[in-house]
Amino acid sequence: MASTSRLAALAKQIGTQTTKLDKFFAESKLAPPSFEEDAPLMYPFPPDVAEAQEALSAALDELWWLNQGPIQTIVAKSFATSVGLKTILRYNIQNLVPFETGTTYKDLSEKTGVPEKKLTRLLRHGITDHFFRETQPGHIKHTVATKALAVMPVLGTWATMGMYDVGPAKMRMVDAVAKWPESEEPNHSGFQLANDTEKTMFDFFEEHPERMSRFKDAMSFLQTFPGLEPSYAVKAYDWASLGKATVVDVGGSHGNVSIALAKEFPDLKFIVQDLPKVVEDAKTKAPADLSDRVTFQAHDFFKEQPVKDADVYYFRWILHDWSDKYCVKILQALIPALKPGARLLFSERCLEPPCTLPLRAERWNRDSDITMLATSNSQERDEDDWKALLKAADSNFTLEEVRRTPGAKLDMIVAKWK
Ligand SMILES: C[S@@+](CC[C@H](N)C(=O)[O-])C[C@H]1O[C@@H](n2cnc3c(N)ncnc32)[C@H](O)[C@@H]1O
Repeated sequence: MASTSRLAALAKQIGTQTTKLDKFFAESKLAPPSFEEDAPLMYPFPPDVAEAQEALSAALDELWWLNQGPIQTIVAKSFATSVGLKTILRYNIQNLVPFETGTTYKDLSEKTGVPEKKLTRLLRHGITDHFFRETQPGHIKHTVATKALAVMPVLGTWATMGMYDVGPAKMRMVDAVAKWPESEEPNHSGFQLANDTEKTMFDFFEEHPERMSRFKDAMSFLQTFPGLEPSYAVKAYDWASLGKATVVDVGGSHGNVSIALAKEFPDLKFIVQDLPKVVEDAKTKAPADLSDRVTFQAHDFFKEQPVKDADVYYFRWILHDWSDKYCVKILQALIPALKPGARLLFSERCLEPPCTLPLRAERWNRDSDITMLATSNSQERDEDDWKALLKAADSNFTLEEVRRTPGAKLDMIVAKWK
């Protein structure tokens, strides 16, 4: 038997990593994390401190589990709901509680119309997660978390999408797998069961503009997550090596990534394609000074590619929205346009092989994959999946390399048309 238990080893690891973080707080003169209302919302960690923070989180995860043991962990996970957060967002309570002074349950009950006793019970559940704090019986004040919801409305949008769109779809996902085990159709997922619809999530959102708008805002917020900013696409590939070249950004939405790339690489021209409605809006928002090198075109990527002989066809975050059956159609629609040596670049996850990542990092991968399965019956892919997909579309597609950029949450999968 080991002389030191795993608990003790983890506690030591926690001590070591905490010391590194503390040193950063002291040297940068930033207040260390706390629940106080005026605590910093984020820290500009340099890469080595970000690594220490991640190692600390991994050790805490494992210690939390081991310390509780299997039975309490299963019980805790099965009860893991965000009742408090849902209550706050449903009634906009983050904006009803004044900063610093706080307010009473009674006042909030009058403002929301929720009976005081029930509201108190709902909010007290949230307080166990540090969503508000009760400073004296009946009186609550902000914590840094509820203040974050008030000052960053998009954070609430993100959380609301999670609770009303993604969460319920995940809850019904296993039922969807049982109902449609072999299906590759995008309308055979947990989302349809949770919303009692036969429409795909996007078609359903078209009929519910408030949910579409919430989804779009949440997706824009996602683009600001560390490692997902368009600047990572700039670092993810040797774009300068293309020389004077044309890049077709298929499903490029408002062209944020093409615009970032065009600013960095003056020899590159971009044609951003998306559905007509998106393109119409994108054209009105595009920067005028790049209008000769970033243009927009309405195109359905299931139809034949209209831009012939481009050097690169770039897809960012497109193929993970679709099952293999539909990805094959998207890739085959390119073939009539491809010149020999044309490159296909995919900014997507290339999942690491199983048993190679720490479980915490693996969880991010698995969460992304399961979200895709739950909402669109689609998936994230590993290298073998990417190879198989390209081969299924045409044996002239070959996977050249997978580039991983430190800190990036998307990889660059590089393929070539022979
Ligand atoms: C997840 S978003 C990715 C957007 C962009 N590439 C990015 O990384 O920010 C998927 C995009 O595909 C577009 N899209 C969906 N179906 C499409 C189709 N059939 N043809 C062209 N674009 C489509 C959507 O409008 C949306 O802009």
